[in-house]
Amino acid sequence: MSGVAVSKDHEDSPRAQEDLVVLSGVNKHFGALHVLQDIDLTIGRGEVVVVIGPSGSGKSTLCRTINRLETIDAGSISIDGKPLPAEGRELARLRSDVGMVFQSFNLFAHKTVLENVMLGQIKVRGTEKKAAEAKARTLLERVGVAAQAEKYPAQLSGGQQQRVAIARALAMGPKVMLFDEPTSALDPEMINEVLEVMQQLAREGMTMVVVTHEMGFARSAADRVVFMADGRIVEQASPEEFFSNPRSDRAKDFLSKILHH
Ligand SMILES: Nc1ncnc2c1ncn2[C@@H]1O[C@H](COP(=O)(O)OP(=O)(O)OP(=O)(O)O)[C@@H](O)[C@H]1O
Repeated sequence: MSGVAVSKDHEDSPRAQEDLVVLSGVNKHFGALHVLQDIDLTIGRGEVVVVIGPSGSGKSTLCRTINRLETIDAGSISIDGKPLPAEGRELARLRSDVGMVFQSFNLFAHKTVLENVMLGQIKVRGTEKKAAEAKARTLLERVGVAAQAEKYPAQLSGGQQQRVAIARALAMGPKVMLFDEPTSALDPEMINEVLEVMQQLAREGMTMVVVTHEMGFARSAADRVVFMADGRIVEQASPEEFFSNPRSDRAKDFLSKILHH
């Protein structure tokens, strides 16, 4: 495959031992727009993959295909060895293996923070209320918003709401967490508090796919950077290698633009 550089470092990484998420020959169109083109991507258990690239390159769509919020036209996706079906009950079950955190927090406005984090567990996993509450409180503690448990989302800052959204996604016990520009709707002073929670998850060995414009996070937390342009994975490498020695003209151009901003 021309134009694709796979880092050796990554293959040697002790964190990426076993394939957890495998996309093979994934293609997706929106009408005439070929938004994902022949995507082959394997994410190891415990690996943190940061996806970057110009606006409109297909990063969000890639993220959304991994839990089939978007259908695909061709190719296959499997999680932990199980192929992701296009629809049906099995899909709903497998989806709970994938925690998703979006740009906007999407919390239920009329439920408390605690209820927001409990809900999915009770509905999807059938967890008992008491156990769900205990787990939710532990998770809220972990993301640093335990003191806000009885409040409503609107009473929290954006950074706190996003941390609740992370706790809610974690409550399902996902095997992989997807983050789609989780800090881009936040005021600058709140970005770090969310990135820190993500850093902590990364250190704890959570498998993560993160679409972000936060290059500091990519440098410090990623095991691998995947660079996309025009619906393709143009190159992928360790952050050290990618940021110091991007191979493609597209990546060089992208980096010179964002780093001079
Ligand atoms: N539901 C949709 N229907 C039609 N076109 C879409 C839809 N969702 C995304 N697109 C288009 O697909 C392309 C890829 O979008 P996507 O959001 O995946 O890119 P992105 O790399 O995440 O961009 P950004 O960094 O701006 O969020 C864009 O041209 C976008 O306009």
